[in-house]
Amino acid sequence: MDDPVLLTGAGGRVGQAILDGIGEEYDWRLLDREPLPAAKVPDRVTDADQYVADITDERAVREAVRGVNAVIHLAGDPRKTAPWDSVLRNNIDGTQVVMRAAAEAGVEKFAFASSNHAVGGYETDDRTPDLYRPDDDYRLDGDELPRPGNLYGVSKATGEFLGRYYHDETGMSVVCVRIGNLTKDHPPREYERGQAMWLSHGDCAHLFDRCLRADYGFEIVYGISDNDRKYYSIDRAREVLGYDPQDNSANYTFEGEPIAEDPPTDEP
Ligand SMILES: NC(=O)C1=CN([C@@H]2O[C@H](COP(=O)(O)OP(=O)(O)OC[C@H]3O[C@@H](n4cnc5c(N)ncnc54)[C@H](O)[C@@H]3O)[C@@H](O)[C@H]2O)C=CC1
Ligand SMILES: O=C1O[C@H](COP(=O)(O)O)[C@@H](O)[C@H](O)[C@H]1O
Repeated sequence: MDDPVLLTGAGGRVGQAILDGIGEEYDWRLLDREPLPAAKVPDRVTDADQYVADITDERAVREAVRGVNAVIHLAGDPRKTAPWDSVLRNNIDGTQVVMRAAAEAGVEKFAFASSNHAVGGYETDDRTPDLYRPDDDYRLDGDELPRPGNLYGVSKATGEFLGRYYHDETGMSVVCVRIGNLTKDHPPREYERGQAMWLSHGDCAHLFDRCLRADYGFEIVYGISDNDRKYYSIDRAREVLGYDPQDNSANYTFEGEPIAEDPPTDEP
């Protein structure tokens, strides 16, 4: 891709997983309200391509999206316990500012970091903990209505609705990725829910790469690795985006240690 890609929330966990994986493949503009230390910035990104700004600052955001072909929007409050004033400002108002600026600037593709918590309410007492286990066949596929389990989830569902609105109003391609649980090197330790929705760093970078390269209109997909334990379908991400995850929490013990492959033997 020749035109720049704007990455908001670049200094955070998801932003760094993306830059670790595909940091050399795009001309990035990085936006975060915190200045990024050099170690978090890919070599080719100049100071001029780094924006220290709050996403609720309309002028700064308009400047950052000018001339950009695609946006990956991650900036926000990621806490499931975040209070209303924070999600209202950072996740709802901030997302509206970034999406509107992108649509008005003629951005072609917009990937929005939604969350498993937009549908946390489906994890009812009668479904859990079976839901988190490999032999349970209950699946959410992205066609279901949001069912948030907390105010953070409400803010993510609202971001999805904003995406729907701006796609319908302006034709901007919008994909909402309901990210599961991103951890580096191994799945969340001793946590069934987390292992069912694990997203490895490599699969995260690949998934957002596909969001930048694929053709779509408006989509909601689940962002998890190809875990044996899962209650989110990744079929839509495979079909529409060409997502081809390589990791699976079943290749690790419950404690998060890799399960050694059987050594090759000489026996026939
Ligand atoms: N880490 C995970 O497993 C998951 C993350 N997500 C979503 O992905 C996104 C990124 O999450 P993480 O990287 O884990 O969070 P993080 O807290 O590590 O990173 C967020 C980044 O955004 C910046 N930021 C926050 N509010 C901002 C604002 N108003 N203006 C400008 N910059 C702002 C922060 O300085 C930080 O660098 C969030 O929207 C989160 O809700 C969704 C599901 C799971
Ligand atoms: O949206 C998010 O979800 C993940 C997983 O949720 P959890 O309740 O199982 O921890 C969370 O780790 C992340 O911080 C959050 O942004």
